[in-house]
Amino acid sequence: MHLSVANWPRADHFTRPEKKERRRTVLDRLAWEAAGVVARPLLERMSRFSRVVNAAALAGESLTGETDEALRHRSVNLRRRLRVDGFAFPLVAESFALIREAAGRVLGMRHFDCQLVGGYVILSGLLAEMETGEGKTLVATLPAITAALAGIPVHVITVNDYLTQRDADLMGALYRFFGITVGCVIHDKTPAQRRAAYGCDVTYCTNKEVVFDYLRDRIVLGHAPGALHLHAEHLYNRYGRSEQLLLRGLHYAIVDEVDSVLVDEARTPLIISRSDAGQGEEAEARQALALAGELKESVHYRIDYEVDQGVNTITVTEQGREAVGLAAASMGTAWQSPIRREELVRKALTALYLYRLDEHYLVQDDKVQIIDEFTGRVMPDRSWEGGLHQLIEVKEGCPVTGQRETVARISYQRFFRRYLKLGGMTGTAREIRRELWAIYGLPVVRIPTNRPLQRQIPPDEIFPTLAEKYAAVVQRVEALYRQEIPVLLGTRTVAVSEYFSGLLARRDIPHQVLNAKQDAEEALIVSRAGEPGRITIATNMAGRGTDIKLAPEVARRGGLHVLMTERHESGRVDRQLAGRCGRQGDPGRCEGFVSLEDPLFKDGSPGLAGRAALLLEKRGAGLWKPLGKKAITRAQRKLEKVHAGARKRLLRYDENRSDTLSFSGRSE
Ligand SMILES: Nc1ncnc2c1ncn2[C@@H]1O[C@H](COP(=O)(O)OP(=O)(O)OP(=O)(O)O)[C@@H](O)[C@H]1O
Repeated sequence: MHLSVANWPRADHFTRPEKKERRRTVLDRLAWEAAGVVARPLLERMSRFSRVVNAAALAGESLTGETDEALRHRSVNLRRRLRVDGFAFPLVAESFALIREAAGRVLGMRHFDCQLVGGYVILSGLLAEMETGEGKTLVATLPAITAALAGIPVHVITVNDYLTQRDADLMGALYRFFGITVGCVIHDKTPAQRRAAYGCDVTYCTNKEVVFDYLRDRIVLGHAPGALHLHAEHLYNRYGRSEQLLLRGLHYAIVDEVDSVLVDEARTPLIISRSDAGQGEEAEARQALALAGELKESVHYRIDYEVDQGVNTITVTEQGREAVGLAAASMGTAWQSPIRREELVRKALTALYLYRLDEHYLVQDDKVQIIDEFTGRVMPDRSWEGGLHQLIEVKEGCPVTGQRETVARISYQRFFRRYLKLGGMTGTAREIRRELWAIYGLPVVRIPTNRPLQRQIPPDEIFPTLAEKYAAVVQRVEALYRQEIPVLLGTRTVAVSEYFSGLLARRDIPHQVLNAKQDAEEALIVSRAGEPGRITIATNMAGRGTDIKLAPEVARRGGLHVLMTERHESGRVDRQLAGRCGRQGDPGRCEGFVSLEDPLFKDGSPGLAGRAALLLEKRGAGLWKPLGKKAITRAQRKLEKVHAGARKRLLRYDENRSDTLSFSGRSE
């Protein structure tokens, strides 16, 4: 059945509408991808959407002289017509004109023409690629308000709590102008607050929270999620399961930073687990770590870069197996099975050498807290599976928590495909267009900028060693500080951000640090980062979405300078960081610093790093300039391919697993 606004399902806790999943065969997938070759360019044509500009301008002509009350009255009338006629073009143009007029009055910002086009793309169920800083927060209000007026519940989804709360606060007044209720779901909300927020017309939430809430609902529902069953329960028992459910179905999602949510983060499934107490694993973990600490790399174990999976893995060698076997003879029963003891030692080696403090996790209040590699933020209450978390707790001398057993899991791919309507936006989608089409059926429309871009990006500076690179970065910060130009110094890990902080402190350069350990003052730090001479060191936390407002005199000095101290695994992430400067046509500059000892070259292209080092040695750094960009692009492409493969495998696994579970009578 084609889903139009007129036959849109009711939003309630009994039926919780969502798109039914259809299992795709290999042939289906191939046919879909082939269709995309022809269909995508047609669907992505700008002219289909740019007509909204003139239509909205025409519809808006008479609005400027009207009172607020008259505008509201118009919206009530529009509400009725949208519910009958759906998103017919004249109604959409009228709605956008109204929203633009109200935004000018309430927020002091009228949507630019290009923002109207972006809004129409998203409302049409496509992705809008708009340059960083083009005002996507404001763009989202166009489809969100139009859909909410039509009676469709909307989830505006973004990547972290800070942006979610910020966007809900900034845009709240505009929604309220039209009598639209707005909720916000972030980590510290209680179940009752979440249920209330999802009950609003528009809900701002993070990708993780909404997926976990969905899984929590699945757990509450257990084996009998039917609407009739829930209605009966509700009639006989006022506190039945429907009263505990959080979501009212998956209706319309507007996903911000869509490449991060739908693609990058889709490499890891979301899992809810419960403590599986009473397994004397602590003693086992201690023994495994002690034993692993005695083993020697290259003799007893190897660390290999697993090209297929894009991760480092540990392999215990024959000699390693013998050594472990000998030591195990005098240990408990768990150590007597050769397979089990090898697995224990392999995990212990992984905990010791592949998971690093202040890069993958930090220790806070005697607890191991995982750092989200995409957002640079701590993920409270999350843990690694299969005993790894307990091993790291022992390694760091923290109290050991119980192992956990999976209760519910889902991948982002399968979750987002369940929305009845999906749209989104980002500054960086072009490289992953094919994947977005293949997995989600979403075409990407590139929207031109409002004003010409003034961001300067000179070629990277290249250094043979990390030490030389760090010295050059500090020198550059000092020079910019003397000229009173604000600097955003981007680092990949907490450890490196702290290292730079130490180097700057030694030179008496005042600075502020924004990382997973120091996130309490995030809004304050960001609000000051555009002041003259302000130096801000930040991890990925400030890599996406962060909007640094420039002091007036800063624009005259060339705007904010971003210093990228390391290239990321994906060129998109680099572009996002560069996009913190030169926003809305402002001046700005992003300078990259690369060393041949950077992890990108180790993981992405070790051979390349070796060859480049040789060239540098022989001919000097001059030769790097023409070759360097190519080398980085190649290494990043290689890693992107590896990650795309990992996502594909996860999706297949998830789909197959779901088939098996449905057979055994469970839905997830
Ligand atoms: N129509 C407008 N009029 C005036 N200012 C605007 C308008 N739209 C956006 N802005 C301003 O532009 C800046 C950037 O907006 P925003 O942070 O929403 O951009 P973005 O596209 O989401 O950026 P990113 O890609 O980094 O997430 C903000 O300071 C915002 O106030």
